[in-house]
Parts: sequence; structure tokens; C-alpha cells
Amino acid sequence: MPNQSEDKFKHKKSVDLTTDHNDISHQLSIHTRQGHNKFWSESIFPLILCFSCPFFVRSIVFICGHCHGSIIEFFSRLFFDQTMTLKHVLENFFYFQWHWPSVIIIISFLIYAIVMTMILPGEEYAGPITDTGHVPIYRNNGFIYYIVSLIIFILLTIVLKLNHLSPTYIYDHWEEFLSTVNTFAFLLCFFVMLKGKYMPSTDDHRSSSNWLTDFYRGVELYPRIFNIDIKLITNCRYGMLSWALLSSIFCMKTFELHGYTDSALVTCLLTLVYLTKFFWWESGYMKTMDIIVDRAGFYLCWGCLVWVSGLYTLPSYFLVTHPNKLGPVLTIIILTLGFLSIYINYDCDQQKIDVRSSNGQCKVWGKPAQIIRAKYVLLNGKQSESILLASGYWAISRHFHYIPELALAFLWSCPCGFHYILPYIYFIFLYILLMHRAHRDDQKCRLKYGIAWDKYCQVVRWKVWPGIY
Ligand SMILES: NC(=O)C1=CN([C@@H]2O[C@H](COP(=O)(O)OP(=O)(O)OC[C@H]3O[C@@H](n4cnc5c(N)ncnc54)[C@H](OP(=O)(O)O)[C@@H]3O)[C@@H](O)[C@H]2O)C=CC1
Ligand SMILES: CC(C)CCC[C@@H](C)[C@H]1CC[C@H]2C3=CC=C4C[C@@H](O)CC[C@]4(C)[C@H]3CC[C@]12C
Repeated sequence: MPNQSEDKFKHKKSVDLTTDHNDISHQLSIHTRQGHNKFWSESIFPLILCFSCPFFVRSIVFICGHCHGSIIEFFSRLFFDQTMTLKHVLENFFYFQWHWPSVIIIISFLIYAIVMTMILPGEEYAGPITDTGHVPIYRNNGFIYYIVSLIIFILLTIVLKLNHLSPTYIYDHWEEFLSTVNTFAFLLCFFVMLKGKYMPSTDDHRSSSNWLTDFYRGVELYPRIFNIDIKLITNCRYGMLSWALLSSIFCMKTFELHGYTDSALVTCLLTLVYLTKFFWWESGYMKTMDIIVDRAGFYLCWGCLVWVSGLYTLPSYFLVTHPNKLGPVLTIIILTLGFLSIYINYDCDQQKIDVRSSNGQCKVWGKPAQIIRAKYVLLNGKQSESILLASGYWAISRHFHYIPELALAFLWSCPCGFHYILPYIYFIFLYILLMHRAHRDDQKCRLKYGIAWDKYCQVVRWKVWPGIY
């Protein structure tokens, strides 16, 4: 049920589409909250997250490396073991380090990502028009970038092996590596914030007097330096590729230590196929909430550099020290269900893209697409129209695509077994993130489309889980 404050905006004719979810909640808060609540959401909340997230990622690695993957052991050592005091933990955990080999790897990787993004061929495509009338232009070379990068990685691994070296060096120095990425990511976010405040690339920016808010949420929607799109680099070209490479490196390390291990292979394969799907659909990703709604700040940039490296790779990382034997039957079952989840998730995103690119003149599951034409007004007064698909997956629930996404996260974590909760932290995080995202997206669409969205909600009642939520 929409709440009262949402109702106020239901028939709002003009919606600031440059705003993000935080701005939407900000608009709502004008009507519902008092100043001291704003102080919490704009100062205390970002401050807590900027401190606790790095600490959280670091703790997870520490638990894997020093507490046998057991959260209970971590806390019992913390409270009852004299050799590990809270002071020791905090000293080690606030980790702004420069580990020089890691610095070289990170900078080289970043330069590689930027150069390849610039030189690889691909047709130009446009992102959605912003409220200020800006149309971001990208080159569609994500998939070729991913494939070329994997080939280079394989060749590099062979060369390193011939010289008695291995990319698993990164696993061996994972704590230093992650600390260095963390330092680097904080510096980058600070730089991106300053750039947004003093030299914004487009008019789609929102700066406040509160630097904490600006640091956490970001200032610019489409920051570019020498025409290089920062969000494309951090989210896709660095973030997603590093996820694929790190999962491969952790799988290689498991093989180095324990020989062939089916559990590590299953997790790695599912991750690689999922990320292949991601890069295939990258131009679709550049039209999602992360890009058109969320600005470049700590949440997105630090998240894609550190949170993804530390938390999204956790099942593969955990398997290095906790390998399992699945056997051929379980291997085949998990792989089949995993590939099916990836396919359904992709198909669902694709249905939406197809219906919009054909202006509603396409078939969905063999029948003419059921659509709702939703009008909205940009801040500059111009009227625009979008198509809402009300058949296929989009008739089952309004965010049905999150279900296969969650199923997959569970499937690539379950080779870790069920003795420890740690490898499921990604799954738990994703569950919370997606349920909250479904809510945020509903708010955003209601503000944008008004009655048309309500009409869609009447046809499709459920947010995510049919019959439940
Ligand atoms: N692993 C991870 O950490 C995460 C993965 N994901 C994955 O990323 C992908 C994209 O997800 P996400 O960014 O959340 O969502 P999307 O941005 O792709 O989808 C939501 C948007 O689609 C449009 N829309 C909503 N309903 C309809 C409809 N019925 N017909 C047509 N368009 C509609 C609206 O945008 P508009 O303004 O254009 O109308 C809405 O804001 C998914 O596959 C998801 O599973 C997502 C989050 C986290
Ligand atoms: C507490 C935090 C600092 C949280 C940071 C969260 C971000 C790192 C993630 C938020 C949304 C995530 C993503 C959205 C959609 C995606 C498409 C999918 O196909 C691949 C993954 C991803 C790009 C994913 C990546 C991490 C987030 C940006």
C-alpha cells in the first residue's frame, strides 16, 4: 500500500528525474520528517556506512584467514583470547595501506581498463535522456572487452607459470591487496566528489553543503574525465571484470592447494557465465537504476571497487580453505539450475528491452505484448512516454528478475556446504539489497509515471514474490 506521502506525489505532473532514490526519499522526507531525522539520514547514516563497510569487508577476510571461517571463533577470540584484543583488531582493521606490488597491479589494471575501453571497437549507443536534456553516449564494446581480457588473463597466467610465478599471488597477499584497493577507492571517491562540486561534466549534479552526504551519495550522475565515463569504468570495466578474475584466481588457488576440486569449479563456472551474461547485456545495465538514478559516490564507486572484490567473491574465496567434494550428480544439478537461473534472469531483462525497442510491437511468450503507455513530464516541461510491459515475466511480479538472481547467488554459494554462514553473506546481502531495491524502484516509478504506474500495479499486484510480497 502506498503511504500518505507517496500519495501526495501520485499525480505529480513533473518529476525531477535527475534525482536519485535518496533524493526521492529526500522529497518525501520534506513532507514527513523533521530536521533531526534529516541529520541522521544525511550525516550519521553516511558516516556509519563509510566506517563500517570497510571494517565489515576486512573482518570477513580476517575470519576466513585467521578464524577458520567461523564467526563464532572470531567473537570468542575477540572476547576471551588475550592475544587478540579489540585494540589489535581495530588497529589492523582500519586499513589504509599502500602495498606496493598491489598498487602496481591496481594502477596497471585501471590503465588497462581505460585504454581498452577507449580503443576497442563497438557501435555507439545512447543512454536514457536526463531531465536536463543530456544524452550520455557510450561505445558498445563491453562484451569484446570481457572476452579479450579473459584471453589476456589466460596468456598472462601461462607466461607467469613458465617463470614459476602465478596470479594466485593476489590470493597470498589478499589482505594487503584489499587494503590497498580500499585506500585507492577512498581517494577516488574524494576526487570524484571534488570534481563534481567544482568541475561537473554535465548539469546532472547535485551538491550540498554537507560533504559527508556528497561523499557517500556522490555529486554527479554522469562524471567524465577526458570523455572517459567514470561509472562505466568503476562499475563494469573494473568492478565486474575484477569479480570474474578474482573468482578464477581463487579457483586456481584451490586447485594448487588441493588438486581438482569440483565445488570450486562449479562456483567459478557459474560466476564466469553470469558475468559473460552481464557483459553481453552491458548496454542494458547502462539504463538501470545504478546509472540513471544513483550518483558516483562512495555507495557506487567504493562499492564496485572494494565491496564487490571482498564480498561478491566470498564463496570462491572461502572454498580455498574449505574445499568440498560434490560428486558428479550434485555438480550437474547445481550447474543446470545455475545456468537456468542465469538464462531466466537474462530473458526477463531482455523482454523489457525488446518491448521498448519495438515500441510494443513484439510478441512475448508467443502472444502480442500487453503494454501500458506511461506518460511523464520532464522538469524542462517536455512530455515523454515509456512503455510498461504487463505480460511475460513482467506480469508475474513487478521485479520477478530478482528471483533467479537470488537463486543463482544461493546456487554458487551452496558448494561451500552448510556448516558455516560466512559464504552465504553475499546471498544475505543480496536478498536485503534486492527487496529494498524493489521498494525503491516502486517509489521511483510511482513518482515518475503516477496513474499509469498504479494501473500497472493493479494488473501486477506483487513486488517480487508472487502471492507473498
Ligand atoms: N548482483 C547484484 O548485486 C544485483 C544484480 N541486479 C540485477 O541487475 C539487473 C537489473 O536490475 P535493476 O537495475 O534492479 O532493475 P532495472 O533498472 O533493470 O528495472 C527496473 C526499471 O525498469 C523499468 N520498468 C519497471 N517495470 C517495467 C515494466 N513492467 N516494463 C518495462 N519497464 C519497466 C523502470 O525504469 P524506467 O524508468 O525506464 O521506466 C524501472 O525503474 C537484474 O538482472 C538484476 O537481477 C540488480 C541489483 C543488484
Ligand atoms: C553498502 C555498500 C557500499 C553497497 C554497495 C553496493 C553496490 C556495490 C551494488 C549495488 C547494486 C549492485 C549491482 C547492481 C546490478 C548489477 C547487474 C548485475 O548483472 C551484475 C552486478 C551489478 C552490476 C551489481 C554490482 C554491485 C552493485 C553496484
